[in-house]
Amino acid sequence: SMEKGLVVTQLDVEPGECIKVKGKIQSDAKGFAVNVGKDSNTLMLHFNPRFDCHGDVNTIVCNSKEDGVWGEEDRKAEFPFQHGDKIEICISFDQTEATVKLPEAEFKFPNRLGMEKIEYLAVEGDFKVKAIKFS
Ligand SMILES: C=CCO[C@@H]1O[C@H](CO)[C@@H](O[C@@H]2O[C@H](CO)[C@H](O)[C@H](OCc3cn(-c4n[nH]c(N)n4)nn3)[C@H]2O)[C@H](O)[C@H]1NC(C)=O
Repeated sequence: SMEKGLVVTQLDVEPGECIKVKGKIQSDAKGFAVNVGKDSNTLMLHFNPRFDCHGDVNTIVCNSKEDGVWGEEDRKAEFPFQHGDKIEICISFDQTEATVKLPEAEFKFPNRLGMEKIEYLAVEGDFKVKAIKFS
């Protein structure tokens, strides 16, 4: 499984605000994930680009997690990532959906849990974090 990376708790990110995660995808990355929600067991969004893992190749898998149980996966059509890329991922949300903004792509995922604030951010896998910004 993916080793634990950055974990930030005690956040109070509200609808319309942005979480920006800047970093580098490792040159031999199998996959990485950015998780946001209440805590590790209650995720609004698990944003999981997979280069080659869990049987997926060049596929973004999104999901939610409620009380430790994964929801229904949502596989995206585009895969705007390459090994070694330096990227900035901007995550925001409102009561209906989370939005993941990248330089050349934007993804939506339903706010299934109706979360009203993000208190938890975690980055896992083959991604080295350079900076995080909250705006
Ligand atoms: C085809 C067989 C049954 O379906 C498969 O079931 C797998 C297990 O649930 C699915 O993989 C999980 O998919 C989840 C999202 O739905 C997560 O991506 C999960 O990985 C999360 C994860 C976190 N970590 C981790 N965090 N910190 C550490 N140390 N490790 N390790 N794995 C993956 O293990 C996988 O996406 C799913 N594949 C399909 C095609 O449905």
